[in-house]
Amino acid sequence: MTAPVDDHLEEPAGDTSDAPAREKAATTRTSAVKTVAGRAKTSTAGRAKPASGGAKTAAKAAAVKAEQTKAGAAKKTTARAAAAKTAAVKAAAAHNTEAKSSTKAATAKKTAAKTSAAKAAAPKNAAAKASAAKAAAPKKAAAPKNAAAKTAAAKTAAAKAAAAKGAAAKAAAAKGAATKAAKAAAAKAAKEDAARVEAERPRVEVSGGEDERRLVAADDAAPASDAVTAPVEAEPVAETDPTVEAASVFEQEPVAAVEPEPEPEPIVEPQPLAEPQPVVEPEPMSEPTPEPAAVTDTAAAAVVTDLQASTASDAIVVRGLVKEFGDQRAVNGIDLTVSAGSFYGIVGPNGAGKTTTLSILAGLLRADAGEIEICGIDQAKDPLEAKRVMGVLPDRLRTFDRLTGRQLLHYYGLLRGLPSRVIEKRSADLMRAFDLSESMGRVVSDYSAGMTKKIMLAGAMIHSPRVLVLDEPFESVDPVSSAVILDILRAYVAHGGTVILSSHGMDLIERVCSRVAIIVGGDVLAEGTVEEVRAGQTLESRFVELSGTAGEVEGLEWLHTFSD
Ligand SMILES: Nc1ncnc2c1ncn2[C@@H]1O[C@H](COP(=O)(O)OP(=O)(O)OP(=O)(O)O)[C@@H](O)[C@H]1O
Repeated sequence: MTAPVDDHLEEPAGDTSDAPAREKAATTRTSAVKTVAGRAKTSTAGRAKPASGGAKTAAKAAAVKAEQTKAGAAKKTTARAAAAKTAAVKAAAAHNTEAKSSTKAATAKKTAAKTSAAKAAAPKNAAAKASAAKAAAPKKAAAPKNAAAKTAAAKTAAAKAAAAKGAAAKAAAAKGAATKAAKAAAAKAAKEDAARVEAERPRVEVSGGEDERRLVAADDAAPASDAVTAPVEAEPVAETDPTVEAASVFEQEPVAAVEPEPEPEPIVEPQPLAEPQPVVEPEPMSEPTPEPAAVTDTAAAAVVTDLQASTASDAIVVRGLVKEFGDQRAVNGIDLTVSAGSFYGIVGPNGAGKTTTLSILAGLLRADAGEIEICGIDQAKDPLEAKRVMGVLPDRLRTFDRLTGRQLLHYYGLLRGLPSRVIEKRSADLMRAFDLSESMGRVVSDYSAGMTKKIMLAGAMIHSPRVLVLDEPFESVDPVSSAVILDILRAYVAHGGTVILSSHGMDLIERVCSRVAIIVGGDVLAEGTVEEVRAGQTLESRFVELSGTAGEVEGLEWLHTFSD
């Protein structure tokens, strides 16, 4: 999986984690200011719209009165009268009450010259209140359109004109002061919030290199869009469990990136071969959810795609494969042929060249010589296409282990071009099959070796590849999970999939593989059906016979002396 992972990591943007925090804070402050401004506008519009001529002027007058009411305690009496007449004034009064109740009201008073706008903008925690007021105020202000007009129409035109003129001047002055004060307050609050959000931002860093950190930087950037639309709700994020939060963040971000238009379901199934019929995805979302009790069969059926359509008789063909590491010749001209729809096992002592061979097959290592075909695709000529048809479980379990299991699977699915809905469905199936459902929200670095093996195996399967290249898939895996994995692989092979795996478990190889190769010192010493290779012995006996690497047990007498 190394290569495709690296490919993908070129895409995420650089570290923008600071920017969204500031943007969020600024948006929050701006939202507060807008709330107040909007409220003033609503009050005015509520009166002006239904009126014409005198009534319109009267509406303005009423609006101004409302502003005056909000602006100063000296106008309280007038404000009360206006509030009694118009619902818009009620809204303003309600806002005043809220603003006063704020713990930051004192600061607002100093900087905003007692204007309601400044009161709303200055309080550091006014975002939530402003949001609530924003929701409430329009409702209150919208209703009194007619009431305001009627009230105003009852007055004489001259009185209205005079009142409007005077009030307009006051309102303009008040508005200017309010705007200025509000901006200053908002800027200050934004600065403070940016610092606070940055301090509280959950750290979800990935160890292991710059590329991995870039991945997480992209994840961190995800909340930015949320903050723009829902700045108030974004606040509690920093107080939640970073792991859990990271999961949700991750879930949201790729959906937005990959499926900008959620309606059409662009199932981008890998179509590795031109000639065979395409992989048929059996309506993943409509599949019945398997019961946990019947996990083995149903889960296997759920994650295995019917590959009978494959027409390639040989899924893997290797000719004259050579790989040297300095003076060490790890692979010495190996030939292998693996039929489609078969289980092929590679066994050999430590250092025999199994991992090197499988790594070259998977496209993770470049051979010094030799030819490889995967499902008829020349790996040298079309390496990406060859990789596309494979799922790989590499030997060393290096992965993005700071992601949760759910995130990791989602990431694997995205790398393979799967739509988010399909990924979610398959992830759930795989996690259930591998008994990892309870651990989906935990970071992979906290997994045991066996759990890590299983999550990576799930990742290798998620795109229902034609070929699975598995390096020691059962190592560290408990017997129950091994049995489940075996069932899944058997069903996969029965439906036309091909598995090539290495293992030190001779019993297992003997039970499940149709063909086996014994590799020693980079050479294939025996190859054929299991019956042919074991030649009347157990596979283990034959292995020991061919490998001839019985360790020297003499000379270790000192171990029995217990020197403490
Ligand atoms: N990156 C490397 N650099 C140098 N030598 C290497 C490298 N990778 C493998 N080798 C050598 O190549 C030989 C084959 O190693 P490989 O990992 O393929 O063996 P293996 O059969 O998978 O062993 P094991 O069963 O222990 O996993 C060994 O001698 C090993 O030391």
